[in-house]
Amino acid sequence: MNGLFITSTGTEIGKTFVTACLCHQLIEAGKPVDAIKPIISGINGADMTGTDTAVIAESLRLPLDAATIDQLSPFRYKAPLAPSMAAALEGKTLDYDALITLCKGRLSASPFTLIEGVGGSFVPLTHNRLVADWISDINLASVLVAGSYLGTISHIIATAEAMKTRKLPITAIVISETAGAGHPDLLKTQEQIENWTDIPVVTVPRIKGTEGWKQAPDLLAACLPQ
Ligand SMILES: Nc1ncnc2c1ncn2[C@@H]1O[C@H](COP(=O)(O)OP(=O)(O)OP(=O)(O)O)[C@@H](O)[C@H]1O
Ligand SMILES: C[C@H](N)[C@H](N)CCCCCC(=O)O
Ligand SMILES: [Mg+2]
Repeated sequence: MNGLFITSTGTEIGKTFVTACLCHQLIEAGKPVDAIKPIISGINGADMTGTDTAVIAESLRLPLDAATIDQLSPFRYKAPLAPSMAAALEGKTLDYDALITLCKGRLSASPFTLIEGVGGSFVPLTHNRLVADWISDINLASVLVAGSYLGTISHIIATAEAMKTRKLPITAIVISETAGAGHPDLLKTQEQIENWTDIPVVTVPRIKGTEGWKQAPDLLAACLPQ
């Protein structure tokens, strides 16, 4: 396995957080890692501060300059929508073949590459391609990131079953604690998922601060099975 696809049950769930955790932990362990977030929507103007691209660049210890931005996130759209919709608002269609060529090139150029998706596993990229097609066409195993909010159990099982139907392997499910009080217990949610799937499950508590991804528990053992 020379890489992993970081997908999720929805948007604003923790994919970038987990991608940054994995980059940080691999670098700290002295292992090579590259990472990209090829498609990003909700980008207004040239200032990429605070975006997924910025977080991933920082976790890779790269400067957030024009070259890094183009390398990490070449497909950028203004509207904070599914890529199919955001591109259409700009009179464009995402070039799916170029996306696949880019990902295969990055995977063959590095010993280990993380690719963050966009939204959840079944978000439309074009009128006839979903994130799930993208994962299949680059032949990567996935890490499935989920939240701990009320409702997540059904979202996780539904996504895992739909990915299984498409023969998309998942190495681990990472439940990243959702912000806010009143959510179900993280570890009890983990137990439910372990009961209903045969996929390893790890949890990440909500970590305060702007660089919480540096303090997360070890994810390498679960996400990168030897
Ligand atoms: N365990 C956690 N501890 C602290 N903050 C977290 C944790 N998980 C996620 N976050 C924060 O929650 C917010 C949403 O997470 P993130 O940006 O990783 O979601 P995403 O799935 O990548 O969203 P998108 O679909 O937009 O790419 C971010 O501010 C992120 O730093
Ligand atoms: C703007 C957001 N953070 C993501 N970049 C795009 C999420 C698209 C989700 C579409 C959907 O599932 O309805
Ligand atoms: Mg993200």
